[in-house]
Amino acid sequence: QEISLKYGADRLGKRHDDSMRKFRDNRLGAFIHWGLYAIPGGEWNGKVYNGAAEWLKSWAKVPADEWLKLMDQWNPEKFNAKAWAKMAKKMGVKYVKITTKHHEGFCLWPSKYSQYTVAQTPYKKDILGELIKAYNDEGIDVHFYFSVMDWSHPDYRYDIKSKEDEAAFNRFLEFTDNQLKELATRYPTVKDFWFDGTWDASIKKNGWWTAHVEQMLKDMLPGVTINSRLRADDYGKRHFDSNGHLMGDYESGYERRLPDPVKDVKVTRWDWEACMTVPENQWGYHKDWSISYVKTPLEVLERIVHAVSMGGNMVVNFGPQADGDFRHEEKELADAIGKWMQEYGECIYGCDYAGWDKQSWGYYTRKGKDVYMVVFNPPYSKLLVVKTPKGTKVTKAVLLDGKDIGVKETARNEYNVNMPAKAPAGPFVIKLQIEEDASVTDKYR
Ligand SMILES: C[C@@H]1N[C@@H](c2cn(-c3ccccc3)nn2)[C@H](O)[C@@H]1O
Repeated sequence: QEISLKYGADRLGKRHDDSMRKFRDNRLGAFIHWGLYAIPGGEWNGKVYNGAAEWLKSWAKVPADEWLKLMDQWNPEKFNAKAWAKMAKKMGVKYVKITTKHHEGFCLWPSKYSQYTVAQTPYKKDILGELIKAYNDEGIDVHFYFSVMDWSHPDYRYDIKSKEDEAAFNRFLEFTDNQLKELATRYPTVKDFWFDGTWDASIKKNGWWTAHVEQMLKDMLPGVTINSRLRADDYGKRHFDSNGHLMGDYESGYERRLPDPVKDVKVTRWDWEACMTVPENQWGYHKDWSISYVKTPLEVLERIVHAVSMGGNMVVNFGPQADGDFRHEEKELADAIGKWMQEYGECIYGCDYAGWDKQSWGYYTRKGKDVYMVVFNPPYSKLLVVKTPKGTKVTKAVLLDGKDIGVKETARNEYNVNMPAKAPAGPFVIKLQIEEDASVTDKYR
């Protein structure tokens, strides 16, 4: 029995309009976390902090006014928006999510509502504007990351415990509305807003405001997508409302983790987007990546395929240096992923959950009648086991160059697909031709 909500989900089920279809078909994105935190890079007063570098202000307990003095050093002399866009193009990402403003409050655009923006730094120019033009010119969509929590603003409140808190926070919400309207007005080609910093009690007590922001942006930018993390309902319930319905247009809870391919198949019922860091937990630039495990390009690739195999998007994080260049690990990663996408990207772009049982050799993805096998773990048997749903037959198995590698039925709805004679040097893709006939007779009876 559902309860009535004023600020719960305003839609049931997936969106199927062109804008959401493009969001979904993009599948692979990149995150850009760039802000004042890139200057200290995890070190403060001679001490290196192992926590996330974009949270250094918090770990080192730096007062806002002292932290924001970093603006005097913001002058990325190696920054070249066109070079960033070329790197993204080569990696094969179809969209880039940019931190317009992270928790620190520093704005990459010349906001007229804040004194802490690029306009007040030696760099002066509109970095966000330069980036949007460069990415869009490469045919890459731009999404905005926006942190509601703002450590630079005196009216931000973690909770509302008094009339003063309420008055201050209402001023803060109006300030935030103004910045969001400014972003939507100045950069109308933006396709998505990804809200963060929305976990505090102050926001959960203002679910109405989160519903208003979603509606305001959709009125200003028809088709724009909004992540579930913005949203709290009448009772402060986040992401899924008190009736269990997803709010926003896609679930954005998979941060540095992924749904289990067997236990969490329920996620295939809604749209979702995961995001991941290359080190264990660094979004902003950290000078010392030896403090945690750094994922190899193959480990990043597997997470990308894993997400798409369960009907989700994956956003891989980059934390540019203060000088506007990228560290060599991130350049090498973009290059490696791009090479793989060049050869095998058809199993990612526009693909979705196949609905077949996960097998140990890797992941399935599907696009229309085509089912792809993405092989990460080739078996010693050289036989790739495929189990199809009732009424589905596999009629052919080919490599993407069309070469038939052979498939043999071994039992009802079970097949062995051969490994290619010459096992590829890395993860590779097999394309299956299938016939789906619900009325198939049971030949093994
Ligand atoms: C997308 C990622 N989200 C931000 C984040 C938020 N949190 C966090 C930390 C403590 C409590 C609740 C949330 N940790 N990281 C990171 O700084 C990065 O922006």
